[in-house]
Amino acid sequence: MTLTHTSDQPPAPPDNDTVLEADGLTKHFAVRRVGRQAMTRAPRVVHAVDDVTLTLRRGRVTALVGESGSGKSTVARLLAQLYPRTGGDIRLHGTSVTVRGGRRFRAYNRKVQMIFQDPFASLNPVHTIRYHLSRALRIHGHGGNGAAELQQALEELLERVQLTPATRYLDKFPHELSGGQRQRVAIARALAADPEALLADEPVSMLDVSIRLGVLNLLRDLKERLHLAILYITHDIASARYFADDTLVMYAGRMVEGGDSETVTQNPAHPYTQLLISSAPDPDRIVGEGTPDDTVDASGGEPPSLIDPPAGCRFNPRCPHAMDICRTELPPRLPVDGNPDHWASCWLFDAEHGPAKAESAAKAETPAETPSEVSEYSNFPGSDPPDPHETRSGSESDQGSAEGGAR
Ligand SMILES: Nc1ncnc2c1ncn2[C@@H]1O[C@H](COP(=O)(O)OP(=O)(O)OP(=O)(O)O)[C@@H](O)[C@H]1O
Repeated sequence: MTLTHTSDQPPAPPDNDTVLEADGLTKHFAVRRVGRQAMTRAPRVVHAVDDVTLTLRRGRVTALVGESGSGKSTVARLLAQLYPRTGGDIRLHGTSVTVRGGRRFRAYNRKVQMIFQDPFASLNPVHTIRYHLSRALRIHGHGGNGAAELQQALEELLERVQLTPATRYLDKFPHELSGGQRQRVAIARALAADPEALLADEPVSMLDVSIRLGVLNLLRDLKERLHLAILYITHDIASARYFADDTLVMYAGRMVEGGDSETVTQNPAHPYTQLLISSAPDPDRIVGEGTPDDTVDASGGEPPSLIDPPAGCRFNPRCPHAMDICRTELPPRLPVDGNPDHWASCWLFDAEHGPAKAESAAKAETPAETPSEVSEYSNFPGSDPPDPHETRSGSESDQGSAEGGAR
């Protein structure tokens, strides 16, 4: 296999180099007008994503967290160049890139791969795992010369996602695998391109709770061994703390807070992030359901219409601290507690307008419930520094070595 990173090579130290950047990324979807509306109403748009700026770095996981409809998937699809953007810029290694299909898209796609939420839908049920992976290897020029090299590349790919022995899986159909095994195959297919960035859109939310951690550990292992830059999209801020180096929080199409994951989850600054954390689902609810409920309702209120979003801060109608300025002026990114790496788009942190000190004091008196107290991840040994072999042992049930093969 001609992938650049092999497990035999001594790993290069993660260098935090910028791989992929979004700058002022904006996506508005036109609202279809039907019947008489088409004649009488002005065209309207859904403000799905407005002015999103983020950086994905080599060897780091960046979580993008927010409730349903906040624009997370749209950001991922924009970064994957699956949607044309309304505004803003996407840069790969500092070079602005806009591609729509064709050879240039394929070249971009080789560097930036996406993993989708639903491993059931992302693999064609009539084709074997061998077919899916061979096709991906060939498309990206990593199929080798001849059958022997292709077989070697296929086995290496499956071993990389810890489906071993590989030969047990290659001729299976997707329905013969568990959900976790299918998601591992989808990850292997993305790795066939030998990418530098992975855009993982809720990669574990459709999996059984018992196997989510194994797939997250696999992604973390790949990040460390292959130095991938990973965007991890989730509605579950607890898993962001466990898994991501950096966390960005989105609300109603806009970024509201960002910083290293420990700081954002342990010392959330934006009232929306605080709400998200205090509403993190309790373990019983997660364990009881296949698809977690990501509706934040602790304070009452609903996210706003994105066709006609509120002026100023979009969270102001739900915010218990809203001031006049919040209803009229969009808050810029402001440093929190003097930490330049932790920011919030919130007037509370503005020296002129915000009672930041009083706010911090109030927070200290009534600390938000931390994800560690409610997380399905907190009881796992994986909360400690990662062990590259972690997913090979323990109670994992989705990988080959633990389950004894495909279903
Ligand atoms: N193709 C589309 N046409 C029109 N509106 C869209 C389209 N795709 C997304 N939207 C709207 O854009 C907003 C953001 O959607 P998006 O799927 O990006 O949110 P999300 O945070 O990923 O939510 P979820 O977690 O439910 O997938 C939503 O209001 C959604 O209805």
